[in-house]
Amino acid sequence: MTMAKVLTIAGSDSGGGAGIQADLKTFQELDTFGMSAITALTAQNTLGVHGVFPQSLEAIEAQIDAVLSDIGVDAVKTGMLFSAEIITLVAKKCKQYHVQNIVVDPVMVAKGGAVLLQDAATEALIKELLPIAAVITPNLPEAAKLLRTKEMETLEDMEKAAKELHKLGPKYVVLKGGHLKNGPAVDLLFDGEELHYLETERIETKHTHGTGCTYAAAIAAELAKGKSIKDSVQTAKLFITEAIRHSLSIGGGIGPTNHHAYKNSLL
Ligand SMILES: Nc1ncnc2c1ncn2[C@@H]1O[C@H](COP(=O)(O)OP(=O)(O)OP(=O)(O)O)[C@@H](O)[C@H]1O
Ligand SMILES: Cc1ncc(CO)c(N)n1
Repeated sequence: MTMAKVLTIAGSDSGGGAGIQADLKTFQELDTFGMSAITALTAQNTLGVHGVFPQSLEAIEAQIDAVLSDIGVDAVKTGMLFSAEIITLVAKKCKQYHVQNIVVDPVMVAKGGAVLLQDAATEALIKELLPIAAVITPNLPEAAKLLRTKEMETLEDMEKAAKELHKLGPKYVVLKGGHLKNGPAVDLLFDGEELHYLETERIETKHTHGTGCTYAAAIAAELAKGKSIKDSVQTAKLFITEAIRHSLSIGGGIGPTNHHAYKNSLL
C-alpha cells in the first residue's frame, strides 16, 4: 500500500497544539504519511512560549536530506523557520530536490507575542521562499509585515492585500481573516485571476492555539493526495472549523484545537 507523503519543516511545540505536533496530527487525520524536520525546539504550553532553541543548520539539513534522499514527498509545509539562515537553507533544499506543492505558513509571532521569526528574516522569506511556494497562508498581521503596510481592517482591505501578496510570487494566496474584529471567519483564496471566499461562522472560544499551523498542514495533506488547490483549501477550512468548534480546554491558558473533530464529523 502507498500513501501520500507530507513533510513539515517547522518548530516543535512541547505543548502539542501547534508546530510540528499539530502538523503531524493533522497529516494523520487526513490519511497521509507525515514526516518532520525540526527547525527549533520551543518550550511551550497553553500559557505561552517559555524558551526557543533553534537547531543548527547542520541538524536541519541532515533531517531534510534524510527524508528527501530516500522517502521523497508529495508536499512540504513550512512553519516556524526562525532565522534568515534557516530560510535560505530550506529554499535551497526544496530547489535541490525539486519539491512541488510547497505550502508556506509565514509564522512570525505566537499568540502570546513570542518571536518565532527574527525581524531580519522577513526579507529572506519574501525573496527566497515565497516565489517557490504553491500556497502561502498569512494571517492579517503577517500579511501587513510582508507588504510593509498597516494591518487590514475590512474585507475590502483584505481583497487588495491578497492581490498584492500574489505579486510576491506564490501560485496561490490564502489570506486568513481570523484576526478581523467582527463578523464571520472569512479567508480569501486568490489564484492570480479570481478571488474565492471561504466563510464560516465565528466560533466563540478562547482555545485557538495552533489554528494557523493546523490549517496550513491540512492544505498540504490534501495537495499531497493530488487534490486541486481550491478543493484542498475547502477541505482544510472544514477541518480547522471542526477543530475549533471542538477545541480542548486543556491547561490554564489558550487551549489547542481538536485535530480529531473533523473525522468525527464525517461519521
Ligand atoms: N473563532 C474562530 N471561529 C472560526 N474560525 C476561526 C476562528 N478563528 C480563526 N478561524 C479560522 O482559522 C483559520 C486560522 O486562522 P488564524 O487567522 O487564526 O490563523 P493564525 O493567526 O495564523 O493562527 P496561529 O496563531 O496559530 O498562527 C482560518 O481559516 C480562520 O478563518
Ligand atoms: C512551534 C510553533 N510554531 C508555530 C506557532 C504559531 O502558532 C507556535 N505557537 N509554535
